[in-house]
Amino acid sequence: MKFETKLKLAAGAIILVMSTVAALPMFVNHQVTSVMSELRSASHVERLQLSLLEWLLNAETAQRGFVITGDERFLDPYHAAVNGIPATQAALRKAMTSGEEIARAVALERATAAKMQTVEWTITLRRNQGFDAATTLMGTGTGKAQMDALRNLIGRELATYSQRRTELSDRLVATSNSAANASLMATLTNILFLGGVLIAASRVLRQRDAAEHKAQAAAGQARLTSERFSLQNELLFRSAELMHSLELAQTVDESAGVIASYLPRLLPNLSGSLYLYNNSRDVLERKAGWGDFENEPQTIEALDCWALRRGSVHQFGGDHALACRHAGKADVARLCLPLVTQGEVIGCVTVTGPGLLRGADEQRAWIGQLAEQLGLALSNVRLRVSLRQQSIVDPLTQLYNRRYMDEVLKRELVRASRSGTPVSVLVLDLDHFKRINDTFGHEAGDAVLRRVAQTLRENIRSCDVACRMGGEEMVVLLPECGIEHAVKRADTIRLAIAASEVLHDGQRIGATASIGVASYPQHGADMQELVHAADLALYEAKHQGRDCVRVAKMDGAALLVNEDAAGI
Ligand SMILES: Nc1nc2c(ncn2[C@@H]2O[C@H](COP(=O)(O)OP(=O)(O)OP(=O)(O)O)[C@@H](O)[C@H]2O)c(=O)[nH]1
Repeated sequence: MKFETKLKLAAGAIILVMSTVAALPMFVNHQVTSVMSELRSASHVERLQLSLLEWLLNAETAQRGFVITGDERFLDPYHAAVNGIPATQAALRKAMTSGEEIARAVALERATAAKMQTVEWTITLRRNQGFDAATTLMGTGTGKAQMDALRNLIGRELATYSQRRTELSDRLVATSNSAANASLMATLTNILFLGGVLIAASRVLRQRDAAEHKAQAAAGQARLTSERFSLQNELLFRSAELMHSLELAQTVDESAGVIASYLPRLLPNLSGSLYLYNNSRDVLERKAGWGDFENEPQTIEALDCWALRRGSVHQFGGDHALACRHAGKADVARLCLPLVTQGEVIGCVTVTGPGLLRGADEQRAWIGQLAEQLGLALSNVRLRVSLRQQSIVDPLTQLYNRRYMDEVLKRELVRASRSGTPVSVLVLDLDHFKRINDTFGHEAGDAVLRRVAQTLRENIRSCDVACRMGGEEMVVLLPECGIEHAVKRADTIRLAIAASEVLHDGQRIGATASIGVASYPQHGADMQELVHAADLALYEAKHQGRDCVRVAKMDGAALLVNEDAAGI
């Protein structure tokens, strides 16, 4: 049933009950009115009877005065009584209701008529026959007896009506009290009823208010939940995006940059830093930071961080009072999360901000998950970097291998053709290396190869790439380097190799190298042509006595340059 229909039914019931209760005093009041009417009627009869008695007494007094004096003026009250008695009797008859009352009234009328007859006779005798005749009649006592009888009759009537009036008065008092009580009861009942109705109505309204409040609270909760869900979705989407970007990262540094660009959105209103282990230095270096991270140290030692010591999340702030030694601002709430993968700690994320204290269990859990994912992703990056490193680095000399050289040379030639800058290639081969192996053993030969590789690394720029092509042949790529500088570089390398020695089994082993040089664009338009030109130059160097540098010729033949390299 609808709420409005219920309200209408309740209002109808209320009106019915209140009308009924209000009618009760009206009914009792009606009884009071009827008793009062009866009382008025009894008083009226009493007054009429007293009036009748008065008329009779006046008539007798007038008769006595006239008899004594013979003066007609004494008869005025008699005449008034003769006129007044019929009207009084008529009123009395009218006031009688029961048959018994009417019978008594008739008896009274007869007695009155007899008395008035006697009075009339006495007056007539006095008038016609004089005082004595009248007094003789009076002396018979008839008139007195009649008057006494009338007095008794009227007296009884008066007593009857007086008693009746008393009874009616008592009834009136009782009925009035009942009426007052009924009114009071009705009023109280209605007040109570109305009070009850008001309480019920206010309860209904309160319930309705409470229901509305509940509905509003539920709507608010639903809105908050939906906002939270959309925020969570957004965060999940962003973190998935971050993980995907990390899959594409080629180096750990690149992945750190990716993380730094995503974390401000994934951890809004918080600051933080990403630290990764630098195995060679045995410290953690800050690779990325976001928010207010300027006061955070550039490096931290594992022993300074409780999270790294324990291998689990460490919290500072609020109830957690143990601060890490590396903590910048000691008063800021902080989370340190180790980046662990396969039991190995590879780094650490520190997150700071007052938001971490305010009932942020959910947020802390989210940061924990994120750190776990970051640890995994970074570990994958490291693995990829390591695999790639293995696939492009020669394990003996730690120089890049032929595959990598092909890759880089192709790339550099494309860049050079776009920018119009030169690229040079040095092809280097150790002289009589077989002899070293044969004389000192294969291990000694390996040591010489490692030493030469080290010499190469020490004598090239950071943008140059030294590779081992196989055996004792090596190539150095010199991007943005023309032929003149390439020759000079080649000669520097040649001299450095000739000057270095390897100490093996107490023996000093030296080596020399022959180097062929070719440059893009003059000695070749692509990789094959360029390397081939440098190979030819190397062949020329070997052919012309070794431990020298030769430059490729335009026509493909080699040119001696180690003695007059500056003249090229
Ligand atoms: N120890 C060692 N020797 C190697 C390695 N790779 C190739 N060799 C040796 O290097 C020698 C190359 O000899 P050759 O090609 O005859 O050339 P060479 O003796 O250097 O003479 P020229 O090049 O003409 O000066 C061979 O004996 C190979 O066995 C290596 O990884 N380690």
